[in-house]
Amino acid sequence: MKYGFIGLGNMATAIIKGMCNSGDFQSNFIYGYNRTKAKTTKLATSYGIQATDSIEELMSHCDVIVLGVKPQMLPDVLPVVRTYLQEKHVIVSIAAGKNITYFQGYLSEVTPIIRVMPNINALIGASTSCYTASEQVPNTQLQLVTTLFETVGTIIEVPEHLFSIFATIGGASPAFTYMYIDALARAAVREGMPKNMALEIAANAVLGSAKMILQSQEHPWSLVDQVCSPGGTTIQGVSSLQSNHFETTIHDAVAAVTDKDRSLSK
Ligand SMILES: NC(=O)C1=CN([C@@H]2O[C@H](COP(=O)(O)OP(=O)(O)OC[C@H]3O[C@@H](n4cnc5c(N)ncnc54)[C@H](O)[C@@H]3O)[C@@H](O)[C@H]2O)C=CC1
Ligand SMILES: O=C(O)[C@@H]1CCC=N1
Repeated sequence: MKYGFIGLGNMATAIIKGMCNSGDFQSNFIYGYNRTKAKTTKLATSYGIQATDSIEELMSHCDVIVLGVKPQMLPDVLPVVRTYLQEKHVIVSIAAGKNITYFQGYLSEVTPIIRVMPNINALIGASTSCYTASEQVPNTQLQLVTTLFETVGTIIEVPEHLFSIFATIGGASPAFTYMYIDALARAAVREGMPKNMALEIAANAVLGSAKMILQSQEHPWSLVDQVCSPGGTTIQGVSSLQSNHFETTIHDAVAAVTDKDRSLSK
C-alpha cells in the first residue's frame, strides 16, 4: 500500500515524520507533492520519501491520497484529483470545516472519503485524532487509514455532526495548551526562574495533570479541591482565575474556533 500526500505543510509534515519515526512505514512507500518544490525536496532528503512533480504522478503511484492543503486551496486541487481518480484510491481529508458531502460534490458520490482531524502533536506520535467515513469506504481501507493515524497517536470515530467541536478541542487546543504552558513559565520568569527551567516544570506539571484526569477517574473539580489546602496558597490562585473569567474565556475561545470551522462548510 502506498500513501501520497498533496500539500506538505505543518500538518502533513508532522504526520509523515510521525509515520517514518514510528518504524511501521517504509519511507519509500510514502509519496509527497507540494506546490513549492523545496518542501518536497526537504522531506525527501531528510526522511527518504518519494518526491513527485505533480498530482498526476503522485496519484498514479499511490492508493491512499491524503489532502494536506488548506481548506481554501481545495477548489484548486480537487478538480485535478478528480481527473486522475482510479478505483484503487481512497481519499483522506484532514481539512478543517469541509464535510464529506463537499468532497463528494467535487469527486463523486461513490468515491471512498475519510475525514480525519489530527493535531500537530502527530510529530511526536501524540496526536489526538478522530475520523468519519463515507458509506463507500471498505473496511480494509478504513483499517489502513486508522492504522496510519494510530502510528502518530490515538484515533477514535466521531459522528460528522461533532467534527467541528472535535476540531476545536482535539485539533486546535494544542495551541491553547502551548499558550498556557508558556504563560505559566513566563510568570515564573517574573519571579526570577530561568525560562528553560520554568518551561520544563510547567510542561511536566501539565503532562502529569492530564495523566491524572485520564487515570484517576475523578472529577476535575474533586482534584482541584485536593490541591487547595484550607486557608492555603492554591485557593488564592483558583479564586483569582475565577474572578478573571477563566472558564468563560476558554468557552469564548472554543466557540470562536468552532464557529469558524462551521463557517467553512458553507
Ligand atoms: N496545523 C494544524 O495543527 C492542523 C491542520 N489541519 C488541517 O491541515 C491542513 C493543512 O494545514 P497546515 O499544514 O497547517 O497548512 P500549511 O499552510 O502549513 O500547509 C499547506 C501546504 O499546502 C501547499 N499547497 C498549497 N496549495 C497547493 C497545491 N495547489 N498543491 C500542492 N500543495 C499546495 C503549501 O505550499 C503548503 O506547504 C488544513 O486543511 C488544516 O485545516 C488539521 C489539523 C491540525
Ligand atoms: O487552524 C487551523 O485551521 C487548523 C485546523 C485545526 C488546527 N489547525
